[in-house]
Amino acid sequence: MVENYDVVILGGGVAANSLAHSLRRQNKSVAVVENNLFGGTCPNRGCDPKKILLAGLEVTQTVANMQGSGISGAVEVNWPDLMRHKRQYTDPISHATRQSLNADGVTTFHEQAQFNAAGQVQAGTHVLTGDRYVIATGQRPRILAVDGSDYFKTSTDFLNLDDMPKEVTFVGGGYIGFELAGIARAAGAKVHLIHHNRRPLKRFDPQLVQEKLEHLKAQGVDVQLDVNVTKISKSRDRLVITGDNGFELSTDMAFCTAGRVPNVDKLGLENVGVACDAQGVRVNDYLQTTNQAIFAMGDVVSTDRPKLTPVAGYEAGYLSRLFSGVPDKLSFKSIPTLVFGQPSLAQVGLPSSVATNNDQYLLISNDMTKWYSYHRLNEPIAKAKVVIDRKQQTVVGATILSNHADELINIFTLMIDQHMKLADFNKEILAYPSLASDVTYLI
Ligand SMILES: Cc1cc2nc3c(=O)[nH]c(=O)nc-3n(C[C@H](O)[C@H](O)[C@H](O)COP(=O)(O)OP(=O)(O)OC[C@H]3O[C@@H](n4cnc5c(N)ncnc54)[C@H](O)[C@@H]3O)c2cc1C
Ligand SMILES: NC(=O)c1ccc[n+]([C@@H]2O[C@H](COP(=O)([O-])OP(=O)(O)OC[C@H]3O[C@@H](n4cnc5c(N)ncnc54)[C@H](O)[C@@H]3O)[C@@H](O)[C@H]2O)c1
Repeated sequence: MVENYDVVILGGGVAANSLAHSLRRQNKSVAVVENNLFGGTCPNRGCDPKKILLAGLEVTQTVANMQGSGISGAVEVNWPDLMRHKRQYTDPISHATRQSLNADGVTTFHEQAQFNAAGQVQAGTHVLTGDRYVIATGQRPRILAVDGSDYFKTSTDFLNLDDMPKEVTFVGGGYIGFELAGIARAAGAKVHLIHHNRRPLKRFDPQLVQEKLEHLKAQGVDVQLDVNVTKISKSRDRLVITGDNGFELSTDMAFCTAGRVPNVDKLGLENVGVACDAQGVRVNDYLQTTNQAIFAMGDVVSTDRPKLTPVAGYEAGYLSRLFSGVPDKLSFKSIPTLVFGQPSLAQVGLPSSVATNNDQYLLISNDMTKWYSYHRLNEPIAKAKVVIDRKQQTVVGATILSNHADELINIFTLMIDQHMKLADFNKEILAYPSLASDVTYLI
């Protein structure tokens, strides 16, 4: 029997969840088809579990930084306990997410979703049709096509490790490689991070990336730049990673952190004329695919935008408005992005490089390491680069390297998006001493 809905959503992650609840508020009938864990990547195998495990790095580093400044005695990460702490949060997520959808009147299917030859969505034995369809199937870890690639583990495996191996290697110096390397090191593993060129974290300010790299090395991570991995093989119970120019490294476990690929295969997109490229599903300014009844949102969309949870949520909000009859094109304000760690590296708006040889902009660089906020916990580095539009007297970009960059960057995001004049910011009375009250000295 064919079941008809106003909207059928393929995938049950961050974006799907948000859109489904929002459409129910418009009284639309909605079906969500998820083949793995409801809630998707972020709460099950992405942002949230990662940040819980990051607590190990934060606590051990903070204690290490404070030795001789009022704190004595080292602490260490107990990985199985930390993992249990993580699982207390993640284990109930999928069930609770599905229950919440059902309680809101959303019909859910725990099945692989695929467009069949008739253009309907096949979900196991169920056949679903919709006035509209939304593809929200996200991405999965990319596994480099090297000899022995089956030995690679992924970020999902890392975030679920029962025991931390003695020696681990990450291949790929992006967000995930940096974040997981810091977590593994704090948990006591010997850690290698291999990157194929000299520009890891290439979206970020090169000077501050270099400083972050130095800190990762100082924490004991072995960073290998310009190494192109060609092979992984097993030697007894260890792995041997081989690269160009005679590179060889022995390790207990190797994680491929060289990017993610969109989940567009196995969706039967050829049956419905939906075009894709290597970055994902191609969409127009309305998130509409090359089939006008089919939309796409979140990580699966082909776009240059950073693929992040708040971006996926924003796109879900956009489609909800579009489906309620608001015909605006999709547009974005600033998208802050950050690599968590000790320190974290965060960026929003225009990069500091725009101010080079350009009179329109003023670059204000500050080393905040000795400032009260950072002295308090003996933080080893705190730097900020803020780009000001001289004529408008507004902030247009910021990059922060500090343990609190995640919070500080949001303040700059608000200033940029609200086009807040520097003078107006300085009229605000902000709680003191706090990161927000420091901003006065950064602009
Ligand atoms: C390790 C890691 C750390 C991250 N950290 C951060 C962070 O700190 N901050 C941040 O903003 N972002 C972070 N991200 C990115 C963030 O998780 C994603 O941007 C976000 O989850 C995208 O949401 P989505 O709904 O588009 O896709 P997803 O959440 O991936 O959901 C897609 C869903 O579709 C399902 N699916 C796929 N194919 C099918 C099919 N054929 N049928 C049915 N279901 C299907 C999948 O199982 C999945 O549940 C991180 C990602 C990873 C991997
Ligand atoms: N804090 C956050 O917001 C956060 C954290 C994790 C992930 N994410 C999201 O997940 C996405 C995926 O993260 P990611 O780290 O997997 O991807 P990424 O694109 O950030 O990094 C992948 C890195 O691997 C490198 N690489 C590519 N081929 C390689 C090779 N052959 N050998 C060695 N290195 C190679 C790339 O140059 C790149 O630097 C991010 O783009 C981001 O959108 C966000």
